[in-house]
Amino acid sequence: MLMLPRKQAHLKQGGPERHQRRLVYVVLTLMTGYFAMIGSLNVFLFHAYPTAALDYIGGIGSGLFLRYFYQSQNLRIASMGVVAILIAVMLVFVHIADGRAYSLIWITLVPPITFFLLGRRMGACVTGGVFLYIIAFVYLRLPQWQPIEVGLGTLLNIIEVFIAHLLLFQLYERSRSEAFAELEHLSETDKLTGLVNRSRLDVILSDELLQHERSGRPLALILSDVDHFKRINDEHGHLIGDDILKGIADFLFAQCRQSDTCGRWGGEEFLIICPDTAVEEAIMLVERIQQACHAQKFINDIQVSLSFGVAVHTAGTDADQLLQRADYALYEAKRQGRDRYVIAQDTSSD
Ligand SMILES: Nc1nc2c(ncn2[C@@H]2O[C@H](COP(=O)(O)OP(=O)(O)OP(=O)(O)O)[C@@H](O)[C@H]2O)c(=O)[nH]1
Repeated sequence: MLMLPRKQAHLKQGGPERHQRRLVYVVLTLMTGYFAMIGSLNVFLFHAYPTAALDYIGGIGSGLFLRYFYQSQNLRIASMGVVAILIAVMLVFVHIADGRAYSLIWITLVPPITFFLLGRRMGACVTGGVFLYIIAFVYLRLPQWQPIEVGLGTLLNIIEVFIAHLLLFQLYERSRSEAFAELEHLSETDKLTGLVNRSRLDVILSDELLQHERSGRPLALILSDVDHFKRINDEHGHLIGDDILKGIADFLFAQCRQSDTCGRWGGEEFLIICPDTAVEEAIMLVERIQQACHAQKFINDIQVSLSFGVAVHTAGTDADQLLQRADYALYEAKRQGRDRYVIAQDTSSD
């Protein structure tokens, strides 16, 4: 059977900034390690000392920025630092190598990194500037360039740039899917209580009904409303009212089974969807909640009582009809004096 979440797992929040922070850490760490490694290769393998010096400068610059970012947490400055170091090192490399083909391909890393870190507008300006410079450089130098031999160095550079693009793409994809999951989580979660919200409850209920229509197993809905909540707000203030609602949400959530879904239906109303639950089991659950609620004290030792409307799914009943029956039963529980439950009559055969 499909297990659906009763309460949304809390995702780390912080929006795109969290991803950018991670990207700055990753890029700076990679750049520090990468420049150190390539610098050493250039010294010991290729004996290309000016290029090695440039790599070491890039490595030290990246390391210093990494330390600065770790201590200050200033994302904007660190992002600009990453982009500045990257562009400076690449342009100097292009000049040292005098534009040989493999040095130019490093420039392709400028757009993804600047767009990630500086945003669309700034990314476009910086990328545009760098590309204009490179176009002018190539235009002016092209007549003097001789054909080059494709050697080990060229191949290594092409592979390195390719790997860097793959890593960047992966990072971007992960950030994007995490941001999407965060948005999805926010759109399904009630901000005050952390329970699933009404629109998510609607989806879960429809899914569960589909499953139960097929399997023929029972399904119960328990709609609960806090009694005289207005009075609590009036006597203790809206903020305490909010805290009590959070307490009630946690309390109800703790009372439910793993397979149940407990969500905030709206205001001071909560909905519990209980799969594989016949009316007797739903009654047992409601009585247990009621008993526990009588013994429960919320913030400032405030006690509350709850009224319940219980409806059990019968063949041919859709989500709206089931909810309507639970709502009507809840209304009856209120009408009969509150702090009680009423079982909805099965009207499907009427
Ligand atoms: N603090 C707080 N109050 C809320 C929230 N949502 C709804 N309420 C309050 O809940 C109260 C509901 O009042 P009523 O619908 O009159 O119901 P009641 O006072 O609980 O009375 P009965 O339901 O008839 O027992 C209103 O005062 C709303 O302002 C919320 O998110 N926070």
